[in-house]
Amino acid sequence: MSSTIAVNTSSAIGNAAAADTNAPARIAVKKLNFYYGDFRSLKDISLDFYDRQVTALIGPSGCGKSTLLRTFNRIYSLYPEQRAEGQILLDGQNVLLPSIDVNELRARVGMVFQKPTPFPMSIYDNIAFGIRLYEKLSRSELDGRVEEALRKAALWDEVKDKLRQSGMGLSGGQQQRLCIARTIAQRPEVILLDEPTSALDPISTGKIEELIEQLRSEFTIVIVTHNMQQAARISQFTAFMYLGELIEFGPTTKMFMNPSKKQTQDYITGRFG
Ligand SMILES: Nc1ncnc2c1ncn2[C@@H]1O[C@H](COP(=O)(O)OP(=O)(O)OP(=O)(O)O)[C@@H](O)[C@H]1O
Repeated sequence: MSSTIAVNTSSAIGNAAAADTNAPARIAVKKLNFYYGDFRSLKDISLDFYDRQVTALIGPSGCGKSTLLRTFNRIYSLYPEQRAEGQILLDGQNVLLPSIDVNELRARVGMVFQKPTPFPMSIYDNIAFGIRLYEKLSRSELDGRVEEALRKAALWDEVKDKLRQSGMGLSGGQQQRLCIARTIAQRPEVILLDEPTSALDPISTGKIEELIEQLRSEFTIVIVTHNMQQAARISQFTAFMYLGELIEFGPTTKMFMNPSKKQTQDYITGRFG
């Protein structure tokens, strides 16, 4: 039904690799509810995130996209008034159980934020910092891991001659790739990206999108984005949320070309009131 495609997303649909509908679920969310104090911001969310696929979370401001993302690595638990109920199974293990070691969880489920957040230290140490926390490596092993992470984040060629300079001296787009390298260096299974390009120019955005496509071969990726073109360009699956509920989930091509729900159609065509 091409008439339902928003004019500004139609050229982007089909750019991403097709959804692998046989991929196993890496994260299975079951009846998830989330509360900020008394306010219930996620309502009975159940959905699967598939291995080595990019899933985009879309929906109007305040619908709960970031809240859902922040449950996967329990980053919310830094705030005592915030709580999640239900199940989030990572490879079958419920990460919401009190017995889960959250530091280990956050190494398995890495997160990159909207604004680049390099540590105030050298480019090298930005990457090495997290590795040193968990592993005792020789100098040459550590050098290898730093190089591997920077290469995977498509940043190595730009920084290999200035590894001892501050990460804060890089451009915004380079800083964001540094943050992605820092996450990769921990060898996570899942990478969460919360509007990772919203502070970047179009060229840096393009580089991050290419990078996401490359990383997909190794990691399960969940991205929150307000940019419908971006969701269409880079994701295999899309989840549309509204007022804390999951309205519709499916392969991105179907969600954009032939959504089942009128609310989804209205949102992606920019007619949402
Ligand atoms: N720290 C907080 N305390 C209380 N309520 C919050 C808090 N953070 C978010 N909320 C509320 O929870 C709901 C979901 O917010 P969330 O930030 O997850 O939405 P979002 O879809 O990511 O929005 P945006 O696209 O604007 O980032 C909103 O109603 C919001 O006001």
